[in-house]
Order: sequence, then C-alpha cells, then structure tokens
Amino acid sequence: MTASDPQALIELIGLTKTLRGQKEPRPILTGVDLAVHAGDSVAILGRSGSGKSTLLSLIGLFDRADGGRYLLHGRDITRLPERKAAALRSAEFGFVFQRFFLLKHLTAAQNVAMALVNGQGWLPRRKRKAKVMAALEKVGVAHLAKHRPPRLSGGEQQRVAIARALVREPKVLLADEPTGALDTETGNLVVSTLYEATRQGCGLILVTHDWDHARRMNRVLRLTGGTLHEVGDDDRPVEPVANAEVTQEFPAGVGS
Ligand SMILES: Nc1ncnc2c1ncn2[C@@H]1O[C@H](COP(=O)(O)OP(=O)(O)OP(=O)(O)O)[C@@H](O)[C@H]1O
Repeated sequence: MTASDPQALIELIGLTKTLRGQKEPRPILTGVDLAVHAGDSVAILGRSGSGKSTLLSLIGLFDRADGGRYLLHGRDITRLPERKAAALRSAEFGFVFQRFFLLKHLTAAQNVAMALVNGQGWLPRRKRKAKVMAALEKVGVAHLAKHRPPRLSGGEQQRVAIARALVREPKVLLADEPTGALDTETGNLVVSTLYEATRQGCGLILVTHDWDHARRMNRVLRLTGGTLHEVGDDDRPVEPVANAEVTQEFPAGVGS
C-alpha cells in the first residue's frame, strides 16, 4: 500500500474506532482523514466526548484503530505490535497533557532528563546535560533548571513539561488541552511555546477548547460526528454577548 501524500509525516485515511465492552458498541471515530507535514500546526476542536483524546491516543500509538489506515513517514503502521509501537512512540512523538505530570522531588532539569534516560539509552552525562539545558532554553525556562515543581507556577511547569517532550527531538508534538489548567495569559504563552517548536520542523497537533488558541495554528479542524472538518473563517465565533452566561467558548457548531 502506498501513501496518497508521500510528503506527510502522518497520514490518516478513513480511521475508525468503536468502543466495545458496553451493551452496544459505540462508534467514536467513523472515518478520520488527516495529513500532517513537518512544520504543520493543526488545532482540533470538538465538543466534550467527541473523541479528540481518543484520536490523539491513536496517533500517539497508545491505542489502535479498528479500521482505516495510519501511515507514518509513508509506512503503514495501522497494525503495529505493541513492542514496535512503544519504540516508535518514544522516537517520533512528544506528549503534552493538561496535567503536567512532573515528578515533585526532582528539579526541572532532572524531570527533563528523565525523558532521555527512559527513551534514548545511555548518553554521556555532559551530552545529556547539554540537551536538557537546550530544551529548557528553547521554552524559556533555563533559569529555573534547578527549581523543583512545587516552586514553579503552572505555566512554568507546563513549559518544563514541553521541554521534556522536546528533548528527544520528536517529529510530532501531541498536546491534549495543554492550557486547560492555566489562565488565559499563561495559556497564550504555552501555545506560543508549542507553536515555536513547529518553526524548527516539528509537527504539532493541539487539542483545545479555546478558539483563540486554535486560530493561532496553521489549520483548525473540528471533530464532529466522528470525522474531522475544516473550520473556515466563516465559522469563527461571534463576539461574546456582554453579561450573558457563557457555558461554552464557542457558539453552536464551531467548537462541537
Ligand atoms: N476507556 C474508555 N471506556 C469507555 N468509554 C470511553 C473510554 N475512553 C473514552 N470513552 C468515551 O469515548 C468518548 C470520547 O472520549 P474522548 O475522551 O476521546 O473525548 P474528548 O473529545 O477528548 O472529550 P473531552 O473534551 O471531554 O476531553 C466519550 O464518550 C468517552 O466517555
């Protein structure tokens, strides 16, 4: 089988996923098509429960699709056994989550170094330290290298988590609501940090509920009915009504 877009880092063709183990099988993804190239930034919006995290976990090889095809660098990895998936996961992907998952008793630098220890075999100490500091530098928190997470703000912790994702030089960053626990200003900084990584050729898939963050990506897609749809300028949310009780960040149809 050949890729329809040989330049793509990631190509998903008609990917499907149905949840089983319940009374009725429940289709979550019904035919997802997506191509991500080096340096691409893609935002995925969608109503809660629409399947955004499920899709990211398929892309990040934490789970497998039931149908369709998944090509990585043009190679079909739809049915990869777990051992090979684990190796690809650490070689190809960086993950950033809403919760930072930093180890409290380790410094920022040690947290980042953990990704190297776990993923890249043995590296000489000096080389490891240089990589860690370069990653912290890239996200603007090198000066906090010796601080432990409890002494860092939420935004600083998330940037350390991004450094941890970047230190292995992933081809694609997968970010699942990375600003969900942050205030708007800090969230903006974190999104800028992620976007900056794409300038160095990394692909970025950002799952978010925040239209303002989404629109800073090159492409905005909406997951609805189990498939991805382009969100065009016409779909932009209107200005929020003053004093209205806002329960969603988007008007119907945009963020769902
Ligand atoms: N392990 C699981 N077992 C049962 N149901 C699950 C499981 N994982 C996800 N689901 C269900 O699948 C659907 C999609 O979940 P998913 O977390 O992918 O949605 P989401 O769009 O990321 O939601 P949110 O924006 O709230 O994070 C939801 O209805 C969820 O309840």
